[in-house]
Amino acid sequence: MTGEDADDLIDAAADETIRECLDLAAPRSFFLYAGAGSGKTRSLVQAVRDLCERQGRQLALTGQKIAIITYTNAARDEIVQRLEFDPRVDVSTIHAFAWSLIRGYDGDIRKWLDANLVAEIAELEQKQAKGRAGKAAIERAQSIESKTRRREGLREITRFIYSPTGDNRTRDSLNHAEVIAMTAVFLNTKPGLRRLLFARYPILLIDESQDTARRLMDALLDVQAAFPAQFCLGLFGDTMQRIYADGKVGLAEAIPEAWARPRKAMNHRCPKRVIALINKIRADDDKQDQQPRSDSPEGTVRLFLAPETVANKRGVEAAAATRMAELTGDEDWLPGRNGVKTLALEHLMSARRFGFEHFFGPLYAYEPMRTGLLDGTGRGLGFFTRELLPLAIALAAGDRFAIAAAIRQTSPLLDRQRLAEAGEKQQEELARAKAACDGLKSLLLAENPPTLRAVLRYVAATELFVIPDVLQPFVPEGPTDAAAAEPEEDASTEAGAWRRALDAPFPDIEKYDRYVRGVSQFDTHQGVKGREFPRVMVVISDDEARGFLFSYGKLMGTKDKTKTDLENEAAGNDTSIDRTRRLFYVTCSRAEESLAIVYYSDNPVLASTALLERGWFADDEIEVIAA
Ligand SMILES: Nc1ncnc2c1ncn2[C@@H]1O[C@H](COP(=O)(O)OP(=O)(O)OP(=O)(O)O)[C@@H](O)[C@H]1O
Repeated sequence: MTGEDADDLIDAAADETIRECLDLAAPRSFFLYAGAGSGKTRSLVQAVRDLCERQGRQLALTGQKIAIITYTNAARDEIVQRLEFDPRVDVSTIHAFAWSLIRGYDGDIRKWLDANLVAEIAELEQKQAKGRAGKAAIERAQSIESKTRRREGLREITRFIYSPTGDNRTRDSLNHAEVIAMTAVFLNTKPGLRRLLFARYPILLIDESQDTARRLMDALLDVQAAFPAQFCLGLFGDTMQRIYADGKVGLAEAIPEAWARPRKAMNHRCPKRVIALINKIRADDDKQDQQPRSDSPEGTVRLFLAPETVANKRGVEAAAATRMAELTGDEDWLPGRNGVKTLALEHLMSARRFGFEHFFGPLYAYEPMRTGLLDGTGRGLGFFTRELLPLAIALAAGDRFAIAAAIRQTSPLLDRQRLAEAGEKQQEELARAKAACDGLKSLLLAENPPTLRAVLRYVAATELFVIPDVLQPFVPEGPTDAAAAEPEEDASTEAGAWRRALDAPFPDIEKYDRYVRGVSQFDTHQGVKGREFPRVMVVISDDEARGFLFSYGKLMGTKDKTKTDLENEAAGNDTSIDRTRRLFYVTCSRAEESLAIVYYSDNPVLASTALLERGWFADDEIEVIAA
């Protein structure tokens, strides 16, 4: 950002307050209250840099560190880089941080797991006694059996393991929820662990604290309350951006009086028109108004309404994007330019729009695979994304250097030992590798793209790459094909999920890979927290939102509140309208230049009237796109 004016420094006081709080000799905890784009992450990095400059020597001498907890691995990497890999700072996600505290407490972990499994089994048995026979009963019985088996095996585990980024499916591993729950309990009950926490980290800063697992947040608040002079907790966040059910409701109200509460009022990211809109969205919540930078552009906002029943939604979104290009004069809005970030409510909707649903859908439906599927680490995925895809891209480009690079690393055909053993036949082996690549190229570039199953079989037959265990069953022709499978089994097992996913055409892989790396033009409403993009298209729809605890109709005023909403509202509980408002605030506030909202409504005319009345959009900012 350029053209800084005196007005743009109105938030300097907040940074000064944080600076005063971060003092190893006299620490004071704080809660930074600031809206979207106000530079919370920037304040955090600056404060830590400044502390390291002032008191870094003391940290180095005592071996103590500053801990920073981020919400995602990507955010962690970003902060680590911005702090130039400073060894006096430990940056980690909440899961990695929690595990670093409790790993090695194997006796306590075993005891906790045992008690937890007993409670879970008792609850399931109670449900089983009351429930009717059927699919749910069968699943419950399986669950009781597997939990009982796990409990019986606990004694034999000497060392529990856990990976914050993995699937944790071995017998001795803990799952994500267990690690968080255990850390909270241990912090509450083990004075030694509390002391270890602040002896190691006298200062703990949490980014996106509104979404930090509530039990752990409560435990950390307790430690701070008990040791205010030894342990400084610094919370960065925005309660209006709490979008995960796990975050602590009422975090702002739970902050003790003695804490500092610096505030930031400027939005450095969005143009004026977007800031005016997000201020309006926020007005029904905590009424925190933001102001734009003096050099911020006016920006453009449009709401495109289309009937929910429209058949060609991609067509509607393309028309909206074309119209945005016309309105803003920014050709990067044009479809096909990849310049727009389109935000759907949920991953499957993104997969459908971006065109990799065939591959993604079945694997996503298999619950235990979800985390691995979304971060690209799940079993069997690397075979397609890290081995085959780079080779396919190199083959399509005819780039001999890249082809060699893609197979040199892992292909058994170019294995050093194998080549050495081939002796005089080395040339033959190399010719085999070349023939395998040529064959793959013809297969991939055929008029009809091959299925993943066909590619898998080709790779197995030519030994181009090693087939991972999870995909081995699908190599032989015949009985493992989708048509031969029991539909019942398909939905609920890893093999069933893969069996269907392998029917997908190969081009799905590139789209899936771009999606999980966050470089495609699609993402979910939740997936973009903390990020920013020049052109944003938010796609909302009541139909698609059903079952996700959101309701755009109620937020926009086209649907009545239900009895439960009214009861929740009266009791001061979170309602579906509150949740939707926060999600809408997060998505709209990602826009750096222009923002299009495409709203599929049951009643576009009513939606238009209701929104005009609310004053969120001007008359000429609402356009109806016919089917
Ligand atoms: N003081 C500043 N001067 C200039 N640019 C700034 C300043 N503070 C933040 N920015 C820029 O504004 C944008 C938003 O900053 P940042 O992502 O840190 O905000 P945030 O409060 O974490 O946002 P959010 O809560 O919406 O994720 C970034 O592009 C950042 O570089």
